[in-house]
Amino acid sequence: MSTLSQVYTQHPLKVHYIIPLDFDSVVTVPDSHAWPISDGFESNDWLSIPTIDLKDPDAVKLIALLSSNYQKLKALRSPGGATGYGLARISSFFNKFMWHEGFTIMGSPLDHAKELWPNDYQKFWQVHALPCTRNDDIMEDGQKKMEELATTLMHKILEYLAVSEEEMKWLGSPEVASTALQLNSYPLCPDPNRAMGLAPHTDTSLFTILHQRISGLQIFKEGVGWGLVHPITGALVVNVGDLLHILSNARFPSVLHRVVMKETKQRFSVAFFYSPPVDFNLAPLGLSSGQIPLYHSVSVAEYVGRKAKDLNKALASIRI
Ligand SMILES: O=C(O)CCC(=O)C(=O)O
Ligand SMILES: [Fe+2]
Repeated sequence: MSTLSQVYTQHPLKVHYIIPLDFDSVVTVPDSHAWPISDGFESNDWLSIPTIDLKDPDAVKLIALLSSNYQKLKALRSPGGATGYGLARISSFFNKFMWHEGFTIMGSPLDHAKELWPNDYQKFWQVHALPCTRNDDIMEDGQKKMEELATTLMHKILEYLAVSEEEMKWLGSPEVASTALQLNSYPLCPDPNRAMGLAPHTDTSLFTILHQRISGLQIFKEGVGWGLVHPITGALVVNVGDLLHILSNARFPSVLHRVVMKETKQRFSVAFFYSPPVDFNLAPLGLSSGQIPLYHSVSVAEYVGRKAKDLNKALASIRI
């Protein structure tokens, strides 16, 4: 079976080079990175986002907060191959560059980190402040914790959707899920209102678990427009992605999000993308009688291909 990394390699980034601007060396925003002033760039409005405590016995009910009325996030990116440092994967769909550099990891973060920082690799999780214990296996432990959290969340979502776990056999072996970790950096910007941290997109994943400490993340709400998602100490943001949108027959809509340059500090975020194995076929499930499926069945690999071809039309392309 192929891996997520192999599937992405089949759909490389279509830009001439993948190296971001040397942000430290610029004092003005170059034309290549100057975006037209957009609605909401200057807005300091916060959107109210529901918070769920997964230990709460009522967590399954609270999962309803993730569905239609409230929206969360999604995304995807990487350089020419599937992994490593470079421009956001979505860069090829926009004619301006973003005020962003990123590092994508698929597979073992420990192997990536050892390659990059042979002497310092254990600091990686500490720097990025993800849940972990302090032992020699800190990297694998961090990855495992994220996988456990994602699996718990997935079980609760399936329960809420009344989807039998029989339909998701892969969930029984968490290590077969396709996961990717994206480290994002948004350097200080001399003219924040002309720059775009990360352009509007929805994530391809089932959902993305996002860690942010500094504001800048905005989501788009129909009838409201763009609003900031307040960082909450000790909480992670869950962005619903396109694959869950399909699986839930749009009961959990994937949400358009972007990053704007808000604070006079460099911003970092860590996104953990969680998807089924690449050969898994997704179709709307848990429909009650009379409910009509809105989407054709599609494999994860095929959907990644559709998204690589046309970022914003992938969902519409499988609409029944
Ligand atoms: O930096 C953020 O808050 C959002 C990152 C994101 O949307 C992504 O990595 O897909
Ligand atoms: Fe995203």
